[in-house]
Amino acid sequence: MKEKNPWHTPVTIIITVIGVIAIVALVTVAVLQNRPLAQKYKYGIVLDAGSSHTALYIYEWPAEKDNNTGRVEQTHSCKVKGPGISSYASAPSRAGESLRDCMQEAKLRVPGKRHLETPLYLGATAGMRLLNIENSSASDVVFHAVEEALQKSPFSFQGARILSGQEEGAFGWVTVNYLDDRLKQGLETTGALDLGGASTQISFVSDNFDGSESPENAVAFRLYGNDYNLYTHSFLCYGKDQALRMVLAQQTQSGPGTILDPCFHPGYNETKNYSVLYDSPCVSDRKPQGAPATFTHLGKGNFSQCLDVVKSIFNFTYCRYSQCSFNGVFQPLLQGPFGAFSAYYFVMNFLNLTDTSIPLDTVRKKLTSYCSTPWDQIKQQHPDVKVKYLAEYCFSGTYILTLLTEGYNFTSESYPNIKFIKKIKGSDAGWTLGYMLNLTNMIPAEAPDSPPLPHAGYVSIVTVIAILLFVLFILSLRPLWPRCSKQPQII
Ligand SMILES: O=P(O)(O)OP(=O)(O)OP(=O)(O)OC[C@H]1O[C@@H](n2cnc3c(O)ncnc32)[C@H](O)[C@@H]1O
Ligand SMILES: [Ca+2]
Repeated sequence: MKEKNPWHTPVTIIITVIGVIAIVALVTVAVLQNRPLAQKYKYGIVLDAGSSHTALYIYEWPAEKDNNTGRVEQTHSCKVKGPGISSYASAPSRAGESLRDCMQEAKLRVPGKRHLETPLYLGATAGMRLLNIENSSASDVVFHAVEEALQKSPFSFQGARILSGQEEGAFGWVTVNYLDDRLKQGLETTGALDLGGASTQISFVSDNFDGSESPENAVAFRLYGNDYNLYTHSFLCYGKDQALRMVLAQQTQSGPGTILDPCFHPGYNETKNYSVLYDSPCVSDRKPQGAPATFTHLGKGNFSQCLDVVKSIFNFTYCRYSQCSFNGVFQPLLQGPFGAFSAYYFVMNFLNLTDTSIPLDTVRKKLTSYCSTPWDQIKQQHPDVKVKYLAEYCFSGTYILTLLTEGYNFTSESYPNIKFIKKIKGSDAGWTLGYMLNLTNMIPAEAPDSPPLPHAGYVSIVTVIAILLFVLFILSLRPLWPRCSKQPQII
């Protein structure tokens, strides 16, 4: 007679089937319950109301990971047509209207069902700081007009305000280091150099700076469990447009009818208005008395003379601290890598000078040759570049070099630590992202707890444990197993 296999008894078959079903059910529940959900995003909008123009930035991050770092990205940017809002002091309603097209774009880019919960911020920088100094009621009226326009948007408008220079510098630093993932990982940070139209900022962490020597330059942060003592300073009037005004003011002190400017190309010839040139608190107190209405601005194209006149807008003679950058402003020893953005990038990129391994002497030689190139030839070579920018690159390049080396004390050794950048991982370098991260509390002071296991690890462990339990269960039923059918034979 054929012997019956003990595993083929009804009891063991039922146990096995139930066991397999239980394992499959357990693993399925584990997988489904912990499956990464289809991504839903949240949005935030920041309007950067700069001195030269306004730009709108849309940021997006996974909805369920608000404060879990490194995930906020810029999805869209829109450049507002026309000048910065501070230029609308005499026609404020147009400041509000100017934002319409970009706000319309934002409505299309942010999913409709998220509109109501999407925060919208407007931050103004040095253009409005200057207007506020010059005529505070005019700046109030401009703010009122833009607020009125933004309140009509479907987004959750959180207000319009002027950022302090300190905030502008510090948030630029946060942006750069957040995008580089340096904060979360507690890595050495990157300094931030921002050159705007009306002000310029320098921000970095230096070991020999604790804020005690110059508290007004100190910003303390605790981010992801790390403490940072940031040094930051904003130089009002040292953005490239206001610096150019100061350089022109330097050359028109006596109210001449013509100036021969070494920072403009030979053959450059424009008639400019004295009252327009001096219409800024950066130069208004120097307006020459009895000057004619206009002056003829002629180019001479001489880099070394341009350096001299640019240097003359900096004061290097007094310093009541252990060390200074310029104008008596404290600055600790430069430390670490630096990211230089906005006009630093626009200008150095145009001049093919973003490679900082090029020795400073070569940079000077290139500028010497560029500045001396006739204006006609420059225009011919760059028919697509805005003439205003084109006319000013010689000045701007000279100014940047002077600001970095004479102003901030970068040397041949430390100059290669600077990287001229526009974007980091698809997001623009600038203060806006840092500003939004701060206002939405998206960077926690302490390091967030991360799940102990990744999803795949979790599923594998649940599966293995389930199988082990099943085997253990089967083994525990051993006493019930049918006896071996092979009986000892009795002879
Ligand atoms: O920070 P503030 O001082 O308020 O000014 P802003 O925010 O308007 O300043 P930007 O960084 O946008 O621009 C800095 C300067 O660079 C100029 N600029 C913008 N695009 C440029 C380009 O392609 N080439 C040269 N200059 C450019 C612009 O007109 C400003 O004078
Ligand atoms: Ca700016």
